[in-house]
Order: sequence, then structure tokens, then C-alpha cells
Amino acid sequence: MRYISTRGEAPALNFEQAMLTGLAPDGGLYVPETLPHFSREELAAMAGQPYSEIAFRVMKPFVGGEIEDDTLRRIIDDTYATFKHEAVVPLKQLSHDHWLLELFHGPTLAFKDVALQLLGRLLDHFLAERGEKGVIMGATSGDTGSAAIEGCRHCDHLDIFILHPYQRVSEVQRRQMTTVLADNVHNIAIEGNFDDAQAIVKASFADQAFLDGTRLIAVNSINWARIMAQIVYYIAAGVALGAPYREVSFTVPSANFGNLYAGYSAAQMGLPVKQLVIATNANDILHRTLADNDFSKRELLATLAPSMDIVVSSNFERLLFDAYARDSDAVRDLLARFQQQPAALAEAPLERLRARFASHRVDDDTILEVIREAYQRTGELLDPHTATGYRAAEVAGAGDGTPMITLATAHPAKFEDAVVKAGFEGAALPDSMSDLLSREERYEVLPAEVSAVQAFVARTRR
Ligand SMILES: Cc1ncc(COP(=O)(O)O)c(C=O)c1O
Ligand SMILES: N[C@@H](CCOP(=O)(O)O)C(=O)O
Repeated sequence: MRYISTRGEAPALNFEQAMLTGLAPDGGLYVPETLPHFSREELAAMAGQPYSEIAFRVMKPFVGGEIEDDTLRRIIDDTYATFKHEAVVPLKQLSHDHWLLELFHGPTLAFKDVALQLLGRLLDHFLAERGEKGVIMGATSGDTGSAAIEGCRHCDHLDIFILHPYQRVSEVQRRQMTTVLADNVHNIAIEGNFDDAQAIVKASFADQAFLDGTRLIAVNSINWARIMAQIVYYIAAGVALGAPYREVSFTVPSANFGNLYAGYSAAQMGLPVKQLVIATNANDILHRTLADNDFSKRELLATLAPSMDIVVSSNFERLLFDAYARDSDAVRDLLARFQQQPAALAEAPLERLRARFASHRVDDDTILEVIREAYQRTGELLDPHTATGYRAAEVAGAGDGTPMITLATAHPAKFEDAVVKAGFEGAALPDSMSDLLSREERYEVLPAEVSAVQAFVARTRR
């Protein structure tokens, strides 16, 4: 399997190289040159298999023989043994045709664990084979950070630096990161927002001189391995509910767009998918682009679903690459215009996106209303991100007879603020985290400047 950049000006790489490179040197994101395809028979044969087995079958073509089968199986088994639910990502039925896919049974209670528990193990495997060390830099609006730290803290070969927006993540999210006091774990609170943090990380990939030759590694969904691991749960959920013999639909709380891009990829790979529904919070660039062809930056708003407080959506670039029929010149041109001024998509790519995706924006008041309503109707306490999905799924037509699968991306205990505002007492953290709020914290507050962050990384790494 070869991976190419969306900007078309970087060499094609194999899986290991793409994983260890992160952002392409031309600023683009790596995607497979051609996606693997599963036949109806192959999909049907996955139904009823354990999650780890489905993960192996789905991911093997992406890894392309670069890891021995036994080793890949062991890595996958170890990864999903860290999940507290036997099904790893259980489906919960809400109504005759609406389901929740619970992605929050991993160590840090959000969907990021599904991919980041794997990524840590894959990185360790490749770096150990090479006898190399690496430095991770990641940006988080709250969930990627803790999942990456949890996935990589035991990696001897890695130092990990996570940038979160100062005072813009929930207390539980912050403490899940800042109370990990391992020597190789470093948290930076940026005086800015998530977009600033992500821009600093991307700028650091573009100019790595500050690391004196040490490899810089991405844990954000820039890294193809993140998308690859997320494709698995779309296929697992789909075949559990009758695919390939019937279609399924997905609604996904979306922002940086790695999650739904994985769902879109699953559909490209043969899963029969009727609808892909984008749910946004008030930071609605994905919805505005689809609905009004308004591909423009607006001020980033602090919402009750803080992990989705993102304007510049990294993985949208991968989708644009396909929408523009893989014309990297057109993608480069569009993104350059977007950085400077409000932009618009050309007609044909926009129509392609509209044919594949529906979208809906959910504001804070509605999030609270949905948390209450969903609880009354189903007995499920939703986290505020999942609440955006629940509402978007209803609007998009959960109830049309095709199973609608709404992705439950986080556990409500991570977002007490929204849960309490909705009128509940809060949700209990698991026993393993019961003393989280009294643990010692360590983090550095830095201005949202590339030079300040790079200087900190350069002097702090081991
Ligand atoms: C809980 C939660 N829900 C939804 C999202 C949005 O996912 P994506 O960025 O993959 O679109 C995120 C973060 O990105 C998140 O942490
Ligand atoms: N919501 C994310 C933002 C980063 O997204 P990623 O999928 O690119 O890592 C977070 O919780 O940090």
C-alpha cells in the first residue's frame, strides 16, 4: 500500500513511513493511493466475529505486509484488551431503528482511545525495530490529548508534548492529561484556542530544525493510522446491524473530521451506507460549507461541546481531495484562498459532497434540551457531543427504517458542566479515576507562538 499527499508535492510512502512522517512535507495529509475494497462475502464473514478479528481483517490491507500477521494480531489484541466492554464498542438500541455506538469504553472515556491505544503500540513497534527515538507533538481540544498520553506514556522511544487551549477544556479532560507525571509526558496550555494549537503543531512539522534531527511524530488525525483504526468500528457496527444485506446510516459529531472521514472511507471500501450525517456545534464550518457553500473562517466560539470547538477542520482536506477528483493543484489553491479570505467550493465538488453527506448544526441550548429529552425517552445520559449527533440524526431521518447509528463519542462524566446545566447531578467517573480531581497536576502555560512552543520542546525533551 502506498500513501500519497493531498497536496501532490511529496513523495509517496509506505505505511510505516507515512505513520512516522505524520504531516507530509508539502503540508498535505497522506491518504492511501487506492483504498482496499471488501466484497459482500468478505463483509458478511465479519458479522459475529470478535472486534479484534474484524480490526485485523480491516487494517491488514492498509499495513500491507509491513508487520508480520502474528505481530499485528498481538498488537491489536493488546490494544482492545484495554477496553472495559467485552464488545469494545457496543451498540445500544434507542428505538426500532436508532442506535448508539458507544465508543467511550477505553481508558480515557472518548472515541480517541480506539485509535490512540493502537497508535502508541504501532509507534513503539516501528521505533524499536529502527532503534530510533521520536518526539510527539499533538494539539487537543480535550480528548486526543489524554488518549495520546495514555497510549504513549509507556513508550520508551517517545517524548510526548500535548498542546491544549488554556482554560478551554473541561476540568476532567485537563486533569486526565496534566496529572500524568511521567518524565516523557509534557502538557502545554496555549494562550489561544484549538486552531492556534493545531497551527503550531503543523508549523512545527513544516520546519523541524528545532529538534536537531530527532523525528517529529503526529498523534492527531493527521496520522493515517488514526483514520485506519476508526474505519474498523464503522464496519463492525454495520455488519452487526445487517450489512452487507441492508444499508446502514451514521451520524457523527464532527469537527476536525477524522471520525466521519473514517466512516466515509468505510463506505468507499464497500460498506453499504445510505446516509452520512455531519453534526456540528455552533462552530459550524462543515455545515455552512455543505449548506451554503460558505467555506470561511469565523471566530471560534466556546460551546458546551468543547472538544468540537474547532474552525479549521484538518481532515476536511482529505475529503476535498476526493471531492476535487484528487486534483491536488485545485486543493492547494482552495486551501490557500481559505487561509486568506472566505472561500467557496467549485460546483462539481460541492455537488459530490452534497450527494454523500447531510449536515446539521446544534447550538448550546439545543444540546441541553437534547440531553434532557434523550434521557427521558431512552434512559441514556448523553455527553454534549453525542447530543449534537442525536439531534442531527433525528433531523436527518432516524425513523426511515434504515438503521441509524449515532456515534457516542465521549462519556458524560468528562463534561460535568453541560450535564449539570441540563439539570442532572453529573455522571460518576469510573473507580480508576475516582481521585482524579485531587491528583497533582503539571503543565506549562505558553503564548500561542510557534517559537515559544518549539523552544520549550527543544529544552524539555529527554
Ligand atoms: C468527544 C468528541 N466528539 C466529537 C469530536 C469530533 O471528532 P472529529 O474531530 O474526528 O470530527 C471530538 C474531537 O475531535 C471529540 O473529542
Ligand atoms: N477533538 C479533538 C481535536 C483533535 O482532533 P484529532 O482527531 O485530529 O486528534 C480533541 O479532542 O483533541
